[in-house]
Amino acid sequence: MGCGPDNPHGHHLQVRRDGQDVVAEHVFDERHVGAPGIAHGGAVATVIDDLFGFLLYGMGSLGVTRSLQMDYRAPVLLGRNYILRARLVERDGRKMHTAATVAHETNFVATARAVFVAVDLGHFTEALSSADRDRSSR
Ligand SMILES: CCCCCCCCCCCCCC(=O)SCCNC(=O)CCNC(=O)[C@H](O)C(C)(C)COP(=O)(O)OP(=O)(O)OC[C@H]1O[C@@H](n2cnc3c(N)ncnc32)[C@H](O)[C@@H]1OP(=O)(O)O
Repeated sequence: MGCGPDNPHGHHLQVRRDGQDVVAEHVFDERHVGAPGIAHGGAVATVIDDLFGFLLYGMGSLGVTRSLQMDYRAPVLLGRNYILRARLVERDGRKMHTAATVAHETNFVATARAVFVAVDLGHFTEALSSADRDRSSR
């Protein structure tokens, strides 16, 4: 949904490092519409969540979102280029506190904070096996 190239409904996010931060440019389009002309808040949260995923992956940590808090300060408009930026605020054991901004030029239209919890590879492989079992029992 966030970055994979094969999902036609995905955001195809392309992320780069900038010092300790990760940064992406993103344009929301009609697939992400909420109110006319405005990106759905869930779509904005999706790209921020994914950006955090990149941040942690780049640090060599596998982590999943435990909580995500969005602050929508102004409408995120379709067809407009936004700069998304994320950083690690603090690491406390398995918990990674992260923060992000969504900006157009010098205007911050949304900010976010999240708690990610470090997991091992088993978290993903077990979920895959459970999904496979559910599919084959249908
Ligand atoms: C095949 C491999 C592929 C890999 C691909 C990677 C791609 C990634 C793509 C990314 C895509 C984008 C990203 C996505 O979409 S990630 C997908 C959406 N997220 C999930 O599916 C996560 C679902 N949740 C869980 O699996 C479990 O709850 C986890 C694993 C997160 C924790 O369950 P677990 O039982 O293990 O741990 P715990 O409950 O003891 O908690 C642990 C610690 O956290 C503290 N805590 C809890 N809540 C909060 C809170 N709100 N504020 C502050 N702290 C909080 C808690 O007190 C404790 O602290 P401490 O007592 O230890 O000090």
